Amino acid sequence: MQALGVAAVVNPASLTARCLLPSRAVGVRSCSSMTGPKTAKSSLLFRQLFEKESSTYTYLLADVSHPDRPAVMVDPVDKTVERDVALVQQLGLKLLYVVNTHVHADHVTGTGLLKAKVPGVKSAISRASDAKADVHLDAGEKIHFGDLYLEVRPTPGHTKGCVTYVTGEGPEQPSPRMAFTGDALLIRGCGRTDFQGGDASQLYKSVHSQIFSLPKDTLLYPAHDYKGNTVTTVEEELQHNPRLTKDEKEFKRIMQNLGLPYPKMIDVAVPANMVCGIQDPVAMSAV
Ligand SMILES: N[C@@H](CCC(=O)N[C@@H](CSS)C(=O)NCC(=O)O)C(=O)O
Ligand SMILES: [Fe+2]
Repeated sequence: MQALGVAAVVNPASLTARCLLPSRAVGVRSCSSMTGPKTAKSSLLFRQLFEKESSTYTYLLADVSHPDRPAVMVDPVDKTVERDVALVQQLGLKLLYVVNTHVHADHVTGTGLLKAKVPGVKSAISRASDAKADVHLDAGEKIHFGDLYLEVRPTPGHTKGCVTYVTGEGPEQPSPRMAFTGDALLIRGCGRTDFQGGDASQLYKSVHSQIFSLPKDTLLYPAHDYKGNTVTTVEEELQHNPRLTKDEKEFKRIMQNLGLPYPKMIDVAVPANMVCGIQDPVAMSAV
């Protein structure tokens, strides 16, 4: 298991980042208005951002107790890169990694553009995706930013390379935990399984073993929502997910009968995302 980057920590509770209890006596620090009161070594800055054409969520996490304010971005979209770069700059963050949950089929990732605009940023995606990136992630690996980290959990089934990123476990990590599920689990739904190596049985097993096994209060953040929802929990989905509360046989029947049209951009998005998005913005602008 390889640890990536600078050590880091987060405080979920999303927009209301709150204090972590001190597990190591490192001194009490004063609170910042952005993160709230803080008595622990690390605290998480967290932002959920939305791209409306593809209904995609992008997430920004940073350890704002660390002097470098190291940050990770999850699932950026090409169309909103300017907004995301401005936010990183305004918040004084050092973006270390841009990570994708999978090779998206409905939009072009902003990863390549972010690499061009923010010096030193590394792209990361699962090894199982077969996509090109600076860092290829395997099960159990940790993406460190300051004293915080995201753990990689394989959740194939929507695509063969899908992963869920989960905030760290331990007294200095955010509580409750937060999981960025990509399209494996959507709020009261799940990713389709009819292309990109999709497999309903595999998705069912992935969600039950890797996501529903997390503590019940774990906050679940999907890559998309089409109905205006923003966040759910393991407990909520165990009770109310209309697909994944069924047994596997019924789940497979539901998935075979979704009848969804293919994403409009699939033929453009998949090849672009296999190389982590637009790699040469200068050449692209000349076309
Ligand atoms: N209409 C959209 C695509 C909608 C879609 O297919 N969403 C995917 C996630 S993006 S690969 C999905 O898995 N949906 C599951 C569901 O139940 O909605 C477009 O044309 O881009
Ligand atoms: Fe997808």
